[in-house]
Amino acid sequence: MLLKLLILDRDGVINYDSDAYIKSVEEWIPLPGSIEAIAQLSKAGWTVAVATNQSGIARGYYDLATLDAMHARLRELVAEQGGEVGLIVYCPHGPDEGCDCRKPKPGMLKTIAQHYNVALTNVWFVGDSLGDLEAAKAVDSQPVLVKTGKGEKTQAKTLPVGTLIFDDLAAIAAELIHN
Ligand SMILES: O=P(O)(O)OC[C@@H](O)[C@H]1O[C@@H](OP(=O)(O)O)[C@@H](O)[C@@H](O)[C@@H]1O
Ligand SMILES: [Mg+2]
Ligand SMILES: [Zn+2]
Repeated sequence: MLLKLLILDRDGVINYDSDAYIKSVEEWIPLPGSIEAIAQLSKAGWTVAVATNQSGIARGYYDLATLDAMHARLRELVAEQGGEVGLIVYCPHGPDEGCDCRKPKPGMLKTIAQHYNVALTNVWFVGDSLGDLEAAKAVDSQPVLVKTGKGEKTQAKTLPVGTLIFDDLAAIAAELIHN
């Protein structure tokens, strides 16, 4: 049976983003409907994974324990709604470190696909930044833009051919669950 895998960017898709980075659990605030959307997708048989750039680690704005606490909070909130969050992969590196995992490179998407032993072709990757969409395109996944976070600014840029656009994660969940 083919795994129903959905991969999400974090900041600006699941939680509010900030140009000052999300530096603490207190600053990590879910966007309206995002927790419910993830729980509903999970309960409908979807595996929801996360691929997130976290250069704030390299920049010294917060540490790995804080990042883990944010992700524990995400898992706790989704579990309260009867769902679960799958693998969360993050890139802790800075833009100049030349790593393979920082989006727009697709390293994190490949890690997730290998973890679940599935192909990435046409798997939806939902993001609010152009780098998210480019990472998806690089591995023949389906780039999906949400208008939350930096999404409306991103929408004004030249997007990869075939990018799908939705208002928010709740709209994506409705689309995937009811079609
Ligand atoms: O959207 P995801 O990938 O989950 O996470 C984005 C964050 O890591 C931060 O990424 C930074 O970009 P730089 O890493 O400084 O280029 C900035 O855009 C911040 O506003 C943002 O909070
Ligand atoms: Mg983002
Ligand atoms: Zn990296």
